[in-house]
Amino acid sequence: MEDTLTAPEVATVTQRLWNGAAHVHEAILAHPFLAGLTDGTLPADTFAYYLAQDAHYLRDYARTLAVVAAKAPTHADTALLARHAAETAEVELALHETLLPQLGIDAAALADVAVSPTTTAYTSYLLATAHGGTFADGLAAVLPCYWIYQRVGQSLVAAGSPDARYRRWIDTYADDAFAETVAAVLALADRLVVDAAAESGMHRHFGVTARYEWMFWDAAWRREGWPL
Ligand SMILES: Cc1ncc(C[n+]2csc(CCO)c2C)c(N)n1
Repeated sequence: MEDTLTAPEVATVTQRLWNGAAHVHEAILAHPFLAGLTDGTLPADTFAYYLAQDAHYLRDYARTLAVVAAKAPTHADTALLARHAAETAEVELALHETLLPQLGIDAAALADVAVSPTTTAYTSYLLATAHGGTFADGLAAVLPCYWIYQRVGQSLVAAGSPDARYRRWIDTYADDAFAETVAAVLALADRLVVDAAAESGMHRHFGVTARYEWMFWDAAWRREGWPL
């Protein structure tokens, strides 16, 4: 009996999800956009493009979280995710409101920036998965957004940036309060009881949105637009 008590812990669902997409995280850390943030060479226009796309992204991400919240199995889980949906609108948009004037961008002009192909694809996938899938599907799709940004913030904070605007961005995600937010949502995911079929769906969604996270930075780096 003692053996079962002292047996090494089996990886949790979120650990398995992370392991399946660890290579994407590595590729993100190696992306020139992030190197440009820490050495300060990222062109301000490229960062402005990223923020404009992110404003579009955040609107739909908040909607996605609200839909996932509505499908949560417990009242506590609904409350947590609904709170995060509200905080996305507040915290993230506050970051934008500070940075946009510092970049010389009029917040009102932001709405005129066309939603890029990658932003359209990523947000469409989030909304479709939240609306059409189970709670576990929707949750798996929203996790990389939280988790990858926290890891990126942690990785970049030591290097910092000579540019105060980029430091402000890095500090937001390296913050302890943000780490608690991410820990809460991962703990929620690890309380779910999922069978093998449900977990395989979660891996698929997590893998897709993790790759969209890389693509989001890459699209900003290329200042992606529609070919037609
Ligand atoms: C493309 C993209 N991916 C992730 C984030 C980070 N983020 C957006 S909403 C949210 C959850 C709670 O606020 C987090 C961590 C971002 N800004 N843009």
